[in-house]
Amino acid sequence: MTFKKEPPYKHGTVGRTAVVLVNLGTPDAPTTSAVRRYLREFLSDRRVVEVPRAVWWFILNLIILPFRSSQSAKKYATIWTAEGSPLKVNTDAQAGKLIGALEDRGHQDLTVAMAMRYGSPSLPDVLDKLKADGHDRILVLPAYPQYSGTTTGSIYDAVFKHYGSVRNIPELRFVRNYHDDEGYIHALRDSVLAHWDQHGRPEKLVLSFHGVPKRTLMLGDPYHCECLKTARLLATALRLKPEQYIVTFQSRFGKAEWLQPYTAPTVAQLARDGVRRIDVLCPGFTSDCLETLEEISMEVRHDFEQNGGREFHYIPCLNDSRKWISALAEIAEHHMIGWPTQAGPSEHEARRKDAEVGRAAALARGAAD
Ligand SMILES: C=CC1=C(C)c2cc3[nH]c(cc4nc(cc5[nH]c(cc1n2)c(C)c5CCC(=O)O)C(CCC(=O)O)=C4C)c(C)c3C=C
Ligand SMILES: [Fe+2]
Ligand SMILES: [Fe+2]
Repeated sequence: MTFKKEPPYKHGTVGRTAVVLVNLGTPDAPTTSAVRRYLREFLSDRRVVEVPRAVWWFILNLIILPFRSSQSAKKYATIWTAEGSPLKVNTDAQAGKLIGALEDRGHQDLTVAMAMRYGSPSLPDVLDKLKADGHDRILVLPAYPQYSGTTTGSIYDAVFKHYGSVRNIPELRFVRNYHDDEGYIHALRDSVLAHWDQHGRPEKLVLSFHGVPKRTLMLGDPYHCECLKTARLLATALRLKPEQYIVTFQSRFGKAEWLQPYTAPTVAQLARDGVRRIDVLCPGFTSDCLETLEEISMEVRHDFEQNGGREFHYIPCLNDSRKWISALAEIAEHHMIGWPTQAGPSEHEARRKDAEVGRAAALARGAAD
């Protein structure tokens, strides 16, 4: 095992703190080749697809990549913006505002970076850069409120793997989930209420979460339970009766059973049952992306209208809304307790030197005893 080269350790080096906001990742362009590259990396992750590797290699390379890459590229093209993929644009904006919110809370000596689990900017590149810039405390903050082995677990894997080849590893902390965080729930509530103030209320609010294979629930993944808890807390915050909302799961991939009920057929059935207006919110996605802007706001909207539904409202994700950024700052702050993020570097140095003098004096006293 060889470790990456790093400069010799210098006495008195003052470490810095960084928060890394990590999202799933997205292709670099809405083209078949870029989507293929992205899907290859994403779908080769054994956290995402739990099929024996040799079997999966054939399915991925002979069936999925040749067909899905071009289909997905067409979908990405419908949501692409002048600045790039919405997922990256939104996550970037969140990171940019998070640093401001943390500074406002007194954390002046802090860096906030954004990274992607798949694609760019890659997590290893961002972690390398933070190390090169002198950060020795890293808080990993996944962009997923609900823990799933397929998402949060995979980010943990990538961080552990990265530091497996580093000699001088920073102090690491990880946010695991915030599905029941008060700030997160209130940010969701306020976003729904703002929509209703402007557009009136629906007959039913559909809370659509990204799905996962059902067997992961049976095998101990808490994701399903955390989604249901988020939904329950949000419904309570909105004072909704059980018949006024429904929880569904979207984006099923492959033939196996995923968490049910599935979003698209449920929405079609609601329309056939005579529900005239639904609003759809995707609380598990903190940034708008392909799965919300195309799958929900285009495909599922179409399904609802084709089946007789009259009014379909898509309520956008939290993105970089003020309330959400301030909740995110609070979540980060909570996980950095005890880390020196408030003083300027010169004060750090003074504190560290004081501590060193104190330790030396204590050692000298010990030697004299
Ligand atoms: C293959 C299985 C998949 C699992 C399991 C899965 C879980 C999962 N995904 C998200 C969040 C996002 N997924 C996104 C896109 C996406 N997801 C899958 C497959 C699985 N996801 C694929 C193949 C794709 C790519 C698009 C496509 O070809 O359909 C995205 C959007 C990315 C973007 O670029 O906009 C997000 C976000 C969660 C939260 C989750 C489990 C909890
Ligand atoms: Fe996904
Ligand atoms: Fe999808």
